[in-house]
Amino acid sequence: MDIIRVHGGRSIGGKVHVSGAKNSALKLMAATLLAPGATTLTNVPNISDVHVMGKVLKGMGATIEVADEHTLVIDTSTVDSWEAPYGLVAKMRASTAVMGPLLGRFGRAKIAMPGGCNLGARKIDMHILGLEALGVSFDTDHGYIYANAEHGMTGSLVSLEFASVGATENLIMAAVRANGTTTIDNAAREPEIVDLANMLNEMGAKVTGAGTPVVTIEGVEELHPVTHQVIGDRIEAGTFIVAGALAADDHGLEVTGFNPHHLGMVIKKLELMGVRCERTEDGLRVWRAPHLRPVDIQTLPFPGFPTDMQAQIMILNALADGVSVITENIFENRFMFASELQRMGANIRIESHHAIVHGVPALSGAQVVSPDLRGGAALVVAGLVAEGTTEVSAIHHIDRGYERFCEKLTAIGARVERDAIPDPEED
Ligand SMILES: CC(=O)N[C@H]1[C@@H](OP(=O)(O)OP(=O)(O)OC[C@H]2O[C@@H](n3ccc(=O)[nH]c3=O)[C@H](O)[C@@H]2O)O[C@H](CO)[C@@H](O)[C@@H]1O
Ligand SMILES: C=C(OP(=O)(O)O)C(=O)O
Repeated sequence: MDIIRVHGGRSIGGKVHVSGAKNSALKLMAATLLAPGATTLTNVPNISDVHVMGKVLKGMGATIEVADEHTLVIDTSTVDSWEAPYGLVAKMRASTAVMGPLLGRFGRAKIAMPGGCNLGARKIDMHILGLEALGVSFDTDHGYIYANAEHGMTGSLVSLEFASVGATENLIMAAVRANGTTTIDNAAREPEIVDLANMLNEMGAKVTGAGTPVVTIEGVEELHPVTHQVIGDRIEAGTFIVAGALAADDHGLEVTGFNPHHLGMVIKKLELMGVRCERTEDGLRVWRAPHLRPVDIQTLPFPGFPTDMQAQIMILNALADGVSVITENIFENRFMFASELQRMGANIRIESHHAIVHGVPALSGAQVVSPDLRGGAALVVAGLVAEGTTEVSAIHHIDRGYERFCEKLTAIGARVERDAIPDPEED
């Protein structure tokens, strides 16, 4: 069992470069199924979720060459199975992103039904309803969804009830091979969807409007392999920016490798809190805020405030001079981080999907458990300014989405160690 131990009170500074975006890389890997042959993805983050998606593709018969740490050559010409098995879907829900590409290329898919997770129920009903509108039929049996479009898919108008990222992506990846034109109304607008549409268009697809609420896809006969660079991870960037707002020295911390436009609402809220942020050539420089103002936050689909930054911003609210309210609108169960932060001295009350945060003067180091990916990373960041030592366990959550998190923090001056400790359950 590994833990991360953080010794609080050290200033950080210099430059940190973020990896490629997890939420883009996973979908781009799935999309390689649409183009038989070898697609090269560069700037792929070396994180456990990418390893899981690699296993999903290999299980179907794809070959993956790791050309260098961040470059994958994925050859899907040998794929001869259409299944995402339970063991892998249970490990990573984003495995369901192979459904659209499998339907597009083979007209069939067998996907383990994802259960709930520690963020909530996380249904995929909108994926299914949208694909049904394209003519896909569905059966469920023994925990698996069988999707069938062997007689082809027909373009259609799909109006999403909610701008779901995953549903928008699965629909785009199926519709690129449907007959005729598909229009997705109320599509999600996240930058990762634009990255996916860009790669599909490089492959020969005809997708327009990605990044707006109306995406139009004209089906094509075939797609071809390409070389594509994954965009930088805006959430990893946001996590380091919050670390800088808490602990950067007088020269500031520069966070590079991402597009600051992808973090517009986060930067706006940080500035309202009193955090100084300045654009640089390849990212953003941030300075420690001597006094933090409380600012209300509500999570919303892009371009609103991202739910994946909710835990990190909560640290700043917890140390602000006054009371603020954080409202979580995307996931029904994403406040587990708050109880861990309370163990570090924060004063937070949860009322339904609101967190009422009363600022305290300081946090104190404690033993805490990562509740999920972003909550785990946020606990490490909180440890940077807590008095004494913070020990964060269940860090496999952090490994899902942060490449070399401890090394990157150490390189900017933090005192952070990763240690194997004996499992208390074992004698
Ligand atoms: C791998 C990946 O890209 N993950 C991101 C993606 O997740 P994901 O694609 O799962 O997020 P969605 O936008 O689909 O989900 C948002 C909300 O809609 C609900 N829902 C979704 C689909 C559906 O068919 N039915 C339904 O009820 C979900 O339970 C959730 O409460 O977008 C989220 C919202 O920005 C991010 O937090 C995740 O980091
Ligand atoms: C919620 C997240 O990811 P996933 O959808 O893969 O659980 C996340 O990246 O914060």
